[in-house]
Amino acid sequence: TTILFIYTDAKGFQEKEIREKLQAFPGGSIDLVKQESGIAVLTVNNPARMNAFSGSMMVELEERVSQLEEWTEGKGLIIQGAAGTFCSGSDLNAVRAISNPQVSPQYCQRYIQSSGQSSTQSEIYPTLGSVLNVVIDISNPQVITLPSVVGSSRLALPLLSVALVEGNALGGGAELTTACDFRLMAPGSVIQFVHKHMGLVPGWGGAARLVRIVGGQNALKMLGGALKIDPEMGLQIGLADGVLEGSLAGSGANALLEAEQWLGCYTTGPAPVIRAIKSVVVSGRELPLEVALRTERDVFGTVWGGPANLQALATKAKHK
Ligand SMILES: C[C@@H](C(=O)O)C(=O)SCCNC(=O)CCNC(=O)[C@H](O)C(C)(C)COP(=O)(O)OP(=O)(O)OC[C@H]1O[C@@H](n2cnc3c(N)ncnc32)[C@H](O)[C@@H]1OP(=O)(O)O
Repeated sequence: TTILFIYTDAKGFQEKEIREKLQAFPGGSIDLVKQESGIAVLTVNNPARMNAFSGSMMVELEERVSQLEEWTEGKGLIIQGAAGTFCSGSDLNAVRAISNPQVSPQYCQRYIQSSGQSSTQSEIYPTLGSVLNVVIDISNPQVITLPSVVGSSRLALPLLSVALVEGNALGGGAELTTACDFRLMAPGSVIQFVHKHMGLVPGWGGAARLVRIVGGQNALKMLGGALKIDPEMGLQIGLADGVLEGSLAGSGANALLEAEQWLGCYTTGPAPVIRAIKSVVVSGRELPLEVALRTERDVFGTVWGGPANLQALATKAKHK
């Protein structure tokens, strides 16, 4: 939460104030189950609205991510949507209420009151936009605390994360998939940045992350054409890291089981080692080389001579 304060101060918000504003748009939940296997499952749960993000869900997302940060035995994270579909982005009811006070004076009234000032309509939308931005950014499921060299800046969770995409991932939902390390797509699923059709561009970091995943050319096509990316196209451009078997997909439990098996290939092993792997790769990707090299040396120091290392040396492991 220290970081939250630094970040929000820069934006002129206080944590409490943000929470209150977001709580004025209730509905749905973000559910977290931490499993013995070291893989946690985070469910975006608002099926009546195709798992759209209400304000209170944003607050919950931040809370769940904080819980994951404290989970030292954790190795992996699966983000899924409830009831066989991923997430349809912002809750359009809330967005409409803010954009047009006539639709729901109640929403806006509460919003204006909680912001402690009377705002004109044109001031309200960008303000809420920044609120959503702040919450999503600090709730980025790749938030990690890197070693001392880079202070306590949060870059990513030390977990290997996968977005399990069934049904639709639209708008902000498509952005959420890019905040994971990997994307698995079920047969018939679609990832679509519909922002252009909404008169928008991504604002939750989805464009910057998309460019890193599929490259600038593909990102331009996806955003410019608001393209519907199916599993085949997803694999082709590197957006999807795998496609679920048809036979198993369709039933939520089986899709989740398949995703757990897929992720298990990468999370098998001791937690400190898996977490260190995530750290060195994220710092290598996101930090200037000099800082990344220092970070790598520090992370190396956390596993060198550690239990897993000593055990491997003692058993004279052969990698045949
Ligand atoms: C740009 C970004 C941002 O703000 O930064 C955003 O995320 S903007 C949001 C981008 N997302 C969207 O534009 C999604 C628009 N929705 C759709 O295209 C469609 O609903 C699909 C998601 C493809 C599902 O179609 P399908 O025919 O299967 O079901 P449906 O349309 O009857 O949807 C079931 C119920 O979920 C609601 N619903 C769906 N998406 C919603 C959303 N984002 N916010 C609020 N409610 C939503 C529908 O209004 C409907 O409610 P009722 O049963 O009460 O009628």
